[in-house]
Amino acid sequence: MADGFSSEMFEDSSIDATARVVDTGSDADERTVEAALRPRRLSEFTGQTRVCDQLSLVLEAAKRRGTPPDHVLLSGPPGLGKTTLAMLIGTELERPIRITSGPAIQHAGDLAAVLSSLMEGEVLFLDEIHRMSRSAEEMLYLAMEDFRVDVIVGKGPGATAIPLELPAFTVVGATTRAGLLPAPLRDRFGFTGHLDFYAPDELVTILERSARLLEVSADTDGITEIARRSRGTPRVANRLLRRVRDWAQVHGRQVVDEEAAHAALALFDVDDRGLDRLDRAVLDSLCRRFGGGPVGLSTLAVAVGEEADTVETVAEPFLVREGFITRTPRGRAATPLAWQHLGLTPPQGYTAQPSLPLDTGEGRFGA
Ligand SMILES: Nc1ncnc2c1ncn2[C@@H]1O[C@H](COP(=O)(O)OP(=O)(O)OP(=O)(O)O)[C@@H](O)[C@H]1O
Repeated sequence: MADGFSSEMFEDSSIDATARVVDTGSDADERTVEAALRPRRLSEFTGQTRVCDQLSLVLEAAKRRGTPPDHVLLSGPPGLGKTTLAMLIGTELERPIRITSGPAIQHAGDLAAVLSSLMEGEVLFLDEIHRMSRSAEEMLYLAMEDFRVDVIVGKGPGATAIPLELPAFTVVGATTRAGLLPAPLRDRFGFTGHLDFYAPDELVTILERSARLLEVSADTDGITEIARRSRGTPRVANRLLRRVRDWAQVHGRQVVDEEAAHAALALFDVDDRGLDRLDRAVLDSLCRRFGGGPVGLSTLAVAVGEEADTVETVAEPFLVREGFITRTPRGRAATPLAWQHLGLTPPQGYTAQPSLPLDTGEGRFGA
């Protein structure tokens, strides 16, 4: 098998037909499969051409100077390759990478422990960086700027700050919510790359590679159908490929073809436009319960029984991008396409509302 992977590495967890086929995949088996499917070099990374070209330049220039590159912030919806790119930064720089996440760093002391053990030139990957505590954020942006932290010893009036020099390092932050980062932290990133949804032909390339690694035989029509219905997201594409493979296996088919894709995706509630159960629940609530909106995010989230954050970061970006909903100053609103997709007729005189931009944090270059 390619890259020396064993077949056990690719075995999925059992399938729960009610589970969201596109959710962010938190169980251990899913993570193992995801890790195995990650590209190993920047040149193997499909799509996001502009971000990859810019990043390559930043990394190459730093290598030639013999200094760590500027700090990098990667933003975008879940499953588009932020973690993968972060790993590739370490590989391309040939430097070790330390991995932690915002939720794991709740106190400045947690961060001080990580920072003080970094080696010269090491890459520190901070996933979900927007979820760090305020005190840790403040420590981080000072460390990013001056490669120094002030360790506070003692409490109250007797407390003293002991400065601790750090070796030069590079922070790679990943976030689905760039807009939540405080400006002083955001500005410490010398390079910001926003990842966008993938085109179907890019997903075809990704799926062909995944099928090879998983030793799944799949024909062009089968792969194309999965790519078309993967919400522009490699994680979803890889996951749907595994579900279609399961269907083909159980039904005694040798090949993942278009028929297998249709049958499996119908079973897992992925519709013709790639919308899944949550996507359709959002549209359904907006149209049937709220007359097309606008309705506030938290009200909408309660109506579909999900966390507001999940609706905002997982469902909404794709629905906005595909023209099903708009974000207005008064909340989320359905477009005529949403009504049409659900087979409903909008109320008389119903018009689409112009959308506010999504929270991409795009186009920012730190000072
Ligand atoms: N451009 C790509 N080419 C090939 N595979 C990709 C690409 N982007 C993502 N993938 C695959 O999709 C899966 C999810 O990617 P990754 O974990 O990097 O996403 P993410 O943006 O970090 O998601 P999250 O925000 O949930 O952490 C991985 O298995 C990865 O290998």
